[in-house]
Amino acid sequence: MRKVKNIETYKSEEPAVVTIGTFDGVHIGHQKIIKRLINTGKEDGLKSVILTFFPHPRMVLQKDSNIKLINTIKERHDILDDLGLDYLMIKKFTQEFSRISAEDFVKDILVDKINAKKVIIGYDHRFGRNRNADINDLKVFGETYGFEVEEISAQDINDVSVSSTKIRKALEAGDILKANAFLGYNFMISGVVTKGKGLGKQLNFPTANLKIIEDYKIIPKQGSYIVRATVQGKPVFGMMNIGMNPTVNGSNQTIEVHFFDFNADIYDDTIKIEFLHRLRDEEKFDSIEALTEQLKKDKTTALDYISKHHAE
Ligand SMILES: Cc1cc2nc3c(=O)[nH]c(=O)nc-3n(C[C@H](O)[C@H](O)[C@H](O)COP(=O)(O)O)c2cc1C
Ligand SMILES: Nc1ncnc2c1ncn2[C@@H]1O[C@H](COP(=O)(O)OP(=O)(O)O)[C@@H](O)[C@H]1O
Repeated sequence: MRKVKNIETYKSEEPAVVTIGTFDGVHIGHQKIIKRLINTGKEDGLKSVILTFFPHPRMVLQKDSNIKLINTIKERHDILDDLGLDYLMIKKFTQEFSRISAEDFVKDILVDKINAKKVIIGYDHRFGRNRNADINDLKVFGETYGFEVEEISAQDINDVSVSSTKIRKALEAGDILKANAFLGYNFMISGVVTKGKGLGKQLNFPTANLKIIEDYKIIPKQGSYIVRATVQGKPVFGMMNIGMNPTVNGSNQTIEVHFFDFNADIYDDTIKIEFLHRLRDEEKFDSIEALTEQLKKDKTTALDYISKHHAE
């Protein structure tokens, strides 16, 4: 898959089939549309293209909305790449861009830059300044500028009763199983391993502290989770805690993972953690010993779950 970050200076010679959207999560509903896009491309000899906007329009137009996204732009890129898309075009979303008319958007971007011959779009898609154009307007523009419009019907969309909002709510409630079922893959977070207080090793539970760079990334509900990752090229399972570490009177939220059967210094590594299951809420224990006892129990619960659900 090719990524085009600077659409301003881009011009495609190859005819394309395009869909437009944020696709946050790239969930099973999105995947259905993307597969249709890719198949149409193959059948009609067109490059499959997703035109997406970044930052998210709501980050730009309602600066205080504090929107959290299921995927970082990098994660979204990797998932789309795996699906077999030809091009991911990222249009920088700005105040200025939000004011361009629907027709200028169609002509300048869809036609002149992307060379669209077909546009696949949801029946309720709206676009252009104040979102004032709809699919019927797009069909009229198609006649003028020489592209076809294929509509994704309400039924097609409602058949998959999944939405990015439902997934965000499930994550905020700690319901990983529901989020993963809607996503069609395991929810993940990526970050850099940083130094903590060095207490983990003393407890015999070293924990890699994860720092997440993207402030817009959604973090699931605080608590403990069973996780999986690839660390230094090796698949590993582990248990993660997201919380305030009340037992040691912590003052900031930390995200920490203890990996099973693993022993290496991974400071400064970037790791991607997949969530498999929620273990429990975070608790304040009376002593470090009581916390360690609980961690031992968590490990037993996690290993039992892993052997039942993820046996090799
Ligand atoms: C699976 C898991 C569950 C945890 N649960 C709790 C908890 O319920 N309460 C708590 O205060 N700390 C909990 N911790 C966090 C420990 O307090 C933390 O790992 C310890 O303070 C080490 O911190 P350090 O990495 O800064 O040395 C948990 C850690 C892990 C890996
Ligand atoms: N099984 C393991 N799981 C997680 N980290 C480990 C493991 N074994 C070694 N480490 C290393 O130890 C560090 C965590 O040790 P810890 O004493 O908790 O220190 P810190 O407080 O700096 O996180 C990790 O960042 C990693 O580099």
